[in-house]
Amino acid sequence: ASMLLRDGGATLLVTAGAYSLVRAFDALTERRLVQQSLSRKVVHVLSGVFFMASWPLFSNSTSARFFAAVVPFLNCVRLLTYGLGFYSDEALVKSVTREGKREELLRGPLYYVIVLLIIVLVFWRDSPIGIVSLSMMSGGDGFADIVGRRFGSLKLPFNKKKSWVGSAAMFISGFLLSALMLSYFSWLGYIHVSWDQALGKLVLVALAATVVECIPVTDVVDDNISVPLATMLVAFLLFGNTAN
Ligand SMILES: C/C(=C\COP(=O)(O)O)CCC[C@H](C)CCC[C@H](C)CCCC(C)C
Ligand SMILES: Nc1ccn([C@@H]2O[C@H](COP(=O)(O)OP(=O)(O)O)[C@@H](O)[C@H]2O)c(=O)n1
Repeated sequence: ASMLLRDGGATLLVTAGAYSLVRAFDALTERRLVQQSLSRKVVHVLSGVFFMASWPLFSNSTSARFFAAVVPFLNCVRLLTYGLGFYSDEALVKSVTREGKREELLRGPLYYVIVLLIIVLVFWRDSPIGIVSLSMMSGGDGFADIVGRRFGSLKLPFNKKKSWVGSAAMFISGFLLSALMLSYFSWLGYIHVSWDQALGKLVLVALAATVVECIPVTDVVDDNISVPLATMLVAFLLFGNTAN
């Protein structure tokens, strides 16, 4: 019963956290303190990182991951109902879309939240694969856009929409955030990491994620699907389901 209470409480807290994060950036965008495009990217980075960081709040029971999954699930429903126009939520649209059109909620943000849902259910905090995939999608891809949009004048020869510095930012931030989150979960005792091998493997995983993010396939498949999928595949091949 205490575990149910703890998991229920954690679910409410993290749901409130997600709502507050979006509201906060709506207020900042509203007051022109943050540009709309930057707001989306910062929410893109923070929601993934804070969500992962909140996982230890949940108990060690086997049903804990299902409680944690409620948060992305609710946001999935929220994005669908507002994206399809059943209701309107200016705050949500302003803080997570490029041009402020509600239909945009059904692309990047929706894919992102579905990936969070899958990662929580399939990998949770017991495997490095989910941790690394989420780090690459939220940290790596998020910083690629923040840095690339601002400093990315030298475009990639094979993809004029992306730049060298954006891809470098993706590699570096994806690698660092993955290492940080693996340390976090190993320090809390959820996974064991053999760092002598793990760092080398992380370099390869970050490289794969960066390559996938910068090739033009992103016109067909959204980054929020291609980057985590590629990361899961390479991380699975290199790490298996343990962190050694
Ligand atoms: C802005 C987002 C994606 C944009 O993707 P892209 O088009 O730039 O590639 C992310 C959408 C965020 C969503 C509305 C809220 C997700 C909250 C998350 C499930 C839980 C966060 C909890 C934490 C405590 C803040
Ligand atoms: N590797 C990369 C990735 C993004 N970027 C920059 O970030 C922009 C992509 O931002 P976006 O918000 O349209 O991307 P998504 O929302 O599709 O993730 C590109 O237009 C580039 O200016 C870059 O320069 N290099």
